[in-house]
Amino acid sequence: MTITITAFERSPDRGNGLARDMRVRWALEEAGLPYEVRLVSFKTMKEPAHLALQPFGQIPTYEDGDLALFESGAIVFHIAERHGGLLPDDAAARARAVAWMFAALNTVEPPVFDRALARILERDEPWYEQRLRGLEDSIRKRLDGLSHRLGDAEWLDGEFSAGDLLMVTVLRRLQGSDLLAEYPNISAYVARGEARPAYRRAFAAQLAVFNASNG
Ligand SMILES: N[C@@H](CCC(=O)N[C@@H](CSCc1ccc([N+](=O)[O-])cc1)C(=O)NCC(=O)O)C(=O)O
Repeated sequence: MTITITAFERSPDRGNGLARDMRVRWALEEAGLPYEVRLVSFKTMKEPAHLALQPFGQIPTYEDGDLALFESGAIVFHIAERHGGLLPDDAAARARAVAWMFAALNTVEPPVFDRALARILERDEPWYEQRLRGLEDSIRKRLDGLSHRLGDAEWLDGEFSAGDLLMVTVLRRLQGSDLLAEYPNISAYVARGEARPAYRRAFAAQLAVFNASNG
């Protein structure tokens, strides 16, 4: 059966690979799995057929035969459980890699995403500067812990895993801010993720969609 995912028809991230289909594309490429992409408009995402796949009217979704999944972290985990290259075989190492998946989405991403949203939606509020400082302090607390744990290691816990994949996609949202530059080892870690051939294939594929929509 063909795997089909959904992605933005016209990505607001302008081909920068920040929309969450990118992490699913990357996981599929790491696993060497071919996939189709159904491009959806914002309007289509709120219609019954898409809501049946994604109750919050968002992308990405994942379909493979009778299975329909939503939630990018769960989709990455589903791919990683069934195919090599994303989770270790050793049970303890696998459990730690899954912990890093949760850490990426539950501990690091919330303040990072809140900052991104604030910069888009709250810039004109009188309290914006103070809120931004607070969000960036929260992010620094997370990056302090991550930087200390990562040290000079190549990946978070031995071999590259789905935990690194999710963490790198979360940290990329800080690119362009000074925050990542304050942590040279984290900046180098993100660059290592972006240098992976699977990442580059996934990035090129989502960029091609943006370029075609902007043609
Ligand atoms: N928790 C869900 C969240 C999915 C989600 O946030 N989807 C967003 C796109 S990725 C989030 C995103 C959006 C835009 C940018 N950007 O840079 O422009 C980056 C990331 C979406 O469909 N939004 C449309 C809607 O909610 O109506 C998951 O991980 O799958």
